[in-house]
Amino acid sequence: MPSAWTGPAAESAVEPVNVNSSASPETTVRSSYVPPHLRNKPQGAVGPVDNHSFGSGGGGLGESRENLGSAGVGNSLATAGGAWGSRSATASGIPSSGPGSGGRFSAGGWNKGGGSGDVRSNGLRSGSNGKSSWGVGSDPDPFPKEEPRDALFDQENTGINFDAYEDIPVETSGENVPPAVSTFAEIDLGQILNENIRRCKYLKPTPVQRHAIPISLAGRDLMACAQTGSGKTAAFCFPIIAGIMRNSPPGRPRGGRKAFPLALILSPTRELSSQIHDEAKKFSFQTGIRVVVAYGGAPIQNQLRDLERGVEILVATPGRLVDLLERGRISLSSIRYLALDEADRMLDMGFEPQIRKIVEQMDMPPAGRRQTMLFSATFPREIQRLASDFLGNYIFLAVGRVGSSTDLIEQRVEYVLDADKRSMLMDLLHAQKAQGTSSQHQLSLVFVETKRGADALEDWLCRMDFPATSIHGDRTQSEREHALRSFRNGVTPILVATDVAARGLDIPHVAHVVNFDLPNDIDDYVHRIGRTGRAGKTGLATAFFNEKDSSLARPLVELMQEANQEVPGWLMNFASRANFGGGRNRRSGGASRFGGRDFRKEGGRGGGDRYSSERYGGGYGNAGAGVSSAWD
Ligand SMILES: Nc1ncnc2c1ncn2[C@@H]1O[C@H](COP(=O)(O)OP(=O)(O)OP(=O)(O)O)[C@@H](O)[C@H]1O
Repeated sequence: MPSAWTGPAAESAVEPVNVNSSASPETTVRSSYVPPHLRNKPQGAVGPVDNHSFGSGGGGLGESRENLGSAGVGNSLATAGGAWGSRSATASGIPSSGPGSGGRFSAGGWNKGGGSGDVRSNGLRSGSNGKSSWGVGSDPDPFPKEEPRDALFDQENTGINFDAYEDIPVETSGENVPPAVSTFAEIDLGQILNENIRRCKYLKPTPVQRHAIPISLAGRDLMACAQTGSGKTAAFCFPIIAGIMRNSPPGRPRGGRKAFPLALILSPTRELSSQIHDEAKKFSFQTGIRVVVAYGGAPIQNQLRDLERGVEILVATPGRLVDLLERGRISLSSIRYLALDEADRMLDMGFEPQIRKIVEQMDMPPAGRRQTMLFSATFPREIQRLASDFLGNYIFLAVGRVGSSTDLIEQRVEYVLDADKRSMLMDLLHAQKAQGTSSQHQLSLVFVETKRGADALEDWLCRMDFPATSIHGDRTQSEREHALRSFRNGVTPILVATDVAARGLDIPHVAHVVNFDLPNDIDDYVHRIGRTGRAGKTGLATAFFNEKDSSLARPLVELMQEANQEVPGWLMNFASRANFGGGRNRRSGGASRFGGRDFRKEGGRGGGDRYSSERYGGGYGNAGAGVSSAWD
């Protein structure tokens, strides 16, 4: 049975194919073949020359760019067989809509992937005497079944290279900063939460957790900037859960038509809200705390019923939350904890009005009478300034270098003309496949700029027998969920995505992120590559760069240098030629190298610059110009 890797696509590794373009016929002898993406290299280009043998494919991605939208995600933990093993391809396994399908490959034959996100309704021993005042024991078990729990969490959390985090620079600023901790045992999180942390196989806190948890437990407001994949979700969930457990108010309204959550966690996409919901349910298992999620694209009646059963922690996207507030089904008057994940995205130009409405114009207690926590991997200075409106006397925490997961992600940049991008991608996917083993699925996430571009590339990959699917903002929620599930469990180990998948998604085994089209904004690049190299694991990110990306050259070079990456000479040339007079990618630090430092400390150029020799930060100047809301 032909496999994707031994069928036509693989054959092209020996005999170049001419796909959708006018690939020249001289590409028949492997040893003398000059791959198309190298033929037009600019003078001075010194990128590595591979002995590729693919014909070129048409680019054809000229549509309007897609802004960050929303997407529903099934977040079941999945097990999968060999994603790169033999398979039987079918182009009709999954129903499609629009020009590209929601997934072209059926599970049959490709691998034995299958989500295992079912919940158990019993079977865990309780966290003993840490019983909450409103009762425990009825929560469904959020930990996946099938495998013994320890084995499953070993699978996800072994191999975490915590040593990689040991010498990550960390800086805090603000008054009376509570000291960091080294172990979970040093923090008074309560017995049940500690037991759930053990169940999650979190052996010790990540750097952001070491600092952020004691700060939040001390009741302080916090603006935290820490690398992608470094455990920020737990960093804000643990103090919220511990705080509610400690101070649960007796007689809190429950069971009526109006819900009175104690904590609100806002995130920009459905998929991220869904993921945070799943995580928060694990952390609060058997605490008696109810975690409810509300986002658009899902039936509101179900969410209303869920809210009526009571809610302590509400995870929501802003659009659906405003809807629920306007229907009078939620009151924010009891909110004691407000967390904004991907806070810079939440407060950028397109989305800030909704956040202001929720935080300032409804019945939420003001700053000072609630605790506010803002988290992101990137924090441009102007967004910090905006965000300070929502905070009391807060602490600023910066962990790690600018935005990325430091050296854990190997970043490569290739000079590739648009017309050659497909053949280059094919090379990379074959290389990826060659490195994988049949027992281990290696996922590749390919970012493109437009929805039509995503459709077109998925379509082409499928025609070339690559097991690909795609996700973007024009897909229905069920299509998105299906695509992500299929990617997560390795049935279609290649996902073509727009920026809907750029932030927050925590998908194990994403080995390679390809920026087929580079984003306009270096912050978006940081978040995109952060889908690999998570939780101390290593990853690879490859970007296709050409003249159209010139404005990104300089911040990209700076980012790569700060992460100890090898920067190609031709990219340095682009960077030195780039007009950098205040365009979109001007770093918010201005003359300073570090845009993510506490803007309160910046008293002018060079003045009192205690950060000047530090390496971390986490943001470049861009407030999301041109972003329009695609929220739920
Ligand atoms: N202390 C810990 N020990 C082991 N694994 C952890 C720990 N904390 C978090 N993780 C795991 O690390 C992964 C990344 O965590 P998380 O998704 O919270 O990262 P993040 O910082 O929010 O990333 P992003 O910026 O991309 O949203 C998750 O799979 C999570 O379960």
